[in-house]
Amino acid sequence: MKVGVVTFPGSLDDVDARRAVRIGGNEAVALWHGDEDLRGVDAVVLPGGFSYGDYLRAGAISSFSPVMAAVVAAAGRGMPVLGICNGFQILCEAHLLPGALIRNDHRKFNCVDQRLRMERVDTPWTSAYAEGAEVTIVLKNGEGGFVADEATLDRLEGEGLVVARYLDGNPNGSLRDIAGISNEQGNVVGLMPHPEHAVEDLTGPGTDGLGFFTSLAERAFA
Ligand SMILES: NC(=O)CC[C@H](N)C(=O)O
Repeated sequence: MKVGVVTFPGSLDDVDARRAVRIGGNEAVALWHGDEDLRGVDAVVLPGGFSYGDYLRAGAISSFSPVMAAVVAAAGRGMPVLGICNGFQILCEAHLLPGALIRNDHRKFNCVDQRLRMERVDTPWTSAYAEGAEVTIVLKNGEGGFVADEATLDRLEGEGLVVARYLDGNPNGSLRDIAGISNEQGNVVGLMPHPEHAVEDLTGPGTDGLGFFTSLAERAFA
């Protein structure tokens, strides 16, 4: 698949995300926050970082970028969109996903190799995982606490929209240990940990993140 990775001012992990897209068997296309169209890509990754310096709220300003109008429209037509960390924050601010990411409950920036359980595996980003698979993926954020009202949390659980959940301790105060969620259709996924940093043995911690990128490629050749 042709996968666009958007660079916003302050993006940090766009180069790693493009590399992971390629290692996963896809073609990576660099998109810029000012782009008004998606240059014919089949899927989009919103990478991690500190877009617009996290001013106002993390992801809030980026959600008004020209490229996000195109991403919102394409997501509505079913295009796969993955938001990683700051990208997840942008997806929530753009209302492609419900809830919000707030400052970690312990108020510190956190960088750990995080255990997760994969729960929704029928999305274009997670189909390479077995349901219930336990994986280790890097987590690094200051505003990673997922919050939503009780009704929204119950809906996410009831409709099976929780994509991944924290195991072995909750690193940021996310309600119900939620690490990632999807929309109903499953094409839009937001994840606080960084699968693009877990795709090569050289850098560790293993290659458990690779499935997010091979899932797409397998779909392309299915
Ligand atoms: N790694 C990241 O993408 C950081 C996300 C975000 N800006 C935070 O600190 O919470």
